[in-house]
Amino acid sequence: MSDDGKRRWKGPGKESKNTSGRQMSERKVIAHRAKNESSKRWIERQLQDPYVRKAKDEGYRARAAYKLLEIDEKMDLLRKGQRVVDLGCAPGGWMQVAVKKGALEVVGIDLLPVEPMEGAHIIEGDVTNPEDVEAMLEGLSGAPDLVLSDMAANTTGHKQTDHLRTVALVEMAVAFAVEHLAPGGSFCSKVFQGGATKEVLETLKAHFKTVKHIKPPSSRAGSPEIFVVAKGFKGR
Ligand SMILES: C[S@@+](CC[C@H](N)C(=O)[O-])C[C@H]1O[C@@H](n2cnc3c(N)ncnc32)[C@H](O)[C@@H]1O
Repeated sequence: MSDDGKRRWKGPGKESKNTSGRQMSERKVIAHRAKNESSKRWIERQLQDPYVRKAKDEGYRARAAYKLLEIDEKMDLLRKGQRVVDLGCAPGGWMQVAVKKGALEVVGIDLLPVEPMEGAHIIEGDVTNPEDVEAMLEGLSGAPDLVLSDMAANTTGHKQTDHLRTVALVEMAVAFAVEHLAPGGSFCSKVFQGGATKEVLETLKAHFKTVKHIKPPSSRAGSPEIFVVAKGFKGR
């Protein structure tokens, strides 16, 4: 702007080029700061989290192990001699719990690679891919007695998209359980935002004797996750 308050032409495209260049770099700086701040907060939270320390001391691969232990304490899910399926098993905390509780066979699948574990048959693959699911089931000598799912989709930041992706994973886990569980078997899955959707609940109630929700103490209070536990599979 000139002294007399009027805009002067500064040459072809000069003003807009400079302005957008400055905006871009400011945006980059803000994004960079936000990323650093959130990873700093994440690291601080990890260091202060008693379950992270406990998991390290007790040899569990993930603090998530305590969620299953606490769910089991209340709901009596894990028994000796069971065949157990763990959907979304990385890094393996839930499988460690199942192995420790004396499961006969434990199989797991995850998009991410998982360190091998004695007593567990692990597939790097996608629950939505029937070939990967088949490969996982090859580790079982019979129908599973317990299907676990702690699956969580990577968040996009778009609330509705994230919600739909999570619901799709829960529906996938329920469909898997209904197709494969042995009679009398149990199902436990992470669900979000106050509980399973109406459709999921209806399916579970139609196929299981009891259906309950639980928020284990080790699940962070600020997290929208809760778990649905269905017991006494009645068949397809
Ligand atoms: C919270 S972690 C599971 C932690 C696990 N229960 C434990 O104790 O170590 C959720 C996992 O779900 C997996 N996951 C998400 N979508 C999946 C899919 N379509 N197929 C297989 N795994 C999936 C993610 O890769 C992630 O590792």
